Amino acid sequence: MDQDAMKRQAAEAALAYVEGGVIGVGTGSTVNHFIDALAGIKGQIEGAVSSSEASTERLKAHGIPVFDLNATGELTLYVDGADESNARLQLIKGGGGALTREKIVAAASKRFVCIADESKLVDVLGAFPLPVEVIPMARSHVARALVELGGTPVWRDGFVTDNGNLILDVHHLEIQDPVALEQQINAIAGVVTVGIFAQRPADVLILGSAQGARTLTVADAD
Ligand SMILES: O=C(CO)[C@H](O)[C@H](O)COP(=O)(O)O
Repeated sequence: MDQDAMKRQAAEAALAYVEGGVIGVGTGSTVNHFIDALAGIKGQIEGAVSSSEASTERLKAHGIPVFDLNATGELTLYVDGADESNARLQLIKGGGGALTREKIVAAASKRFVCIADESKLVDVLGAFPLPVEVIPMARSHVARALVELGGTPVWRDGFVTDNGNLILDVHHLEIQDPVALEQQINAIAGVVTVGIFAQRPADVLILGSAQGARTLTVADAD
């Protein structure tokens, strides 16, 4: 089974968590499979809150209404992918550059179901370059601060986020304490969002694999 088929398997398994109402929807190739699957049961939901222009477009193409988060109140469910997850369901996200809106929708949701292929589960976060969304005028300042923290930031040249900002991808970080590093990087002036989701980890991780979809929760790590 190839990686894309594993992503689709995880995405389809996430439908079991949909209980109606308005669903928070993330961004990326795994989420694209989820949106396509959600279209099959769209009569059972009111619509979605989207974390990116790309997902909004796909949802609308399927005829799924997209709402402003300011109009919905707290969401019951958020479904999104990840670039890496550890066993505590702390994540690196932002490979697609949508990390800020993803973090907002995750924070505004009671339950966060993360969907991925099994290669995304790691012992220690950081092999995937950590995305950091930065206000354009602060790019060099933030890059110097990230070097001080032991990383090697690389500007994702030519990429502009949906919020009009830039992304620095930080290489060579071994993230032993995700909560502490999330707080430290968020505190650098000019940082909008760091792609560590540790203060608000996922609640459920569904991993597609050749053996079938596997579901993990934080309790499994204890
Ligand atoms: O954080 C993200 C986008 O900002 C994605 O969820 C992450 O990059 C995983 O993407 P994919 O499902 O394509 O592997």
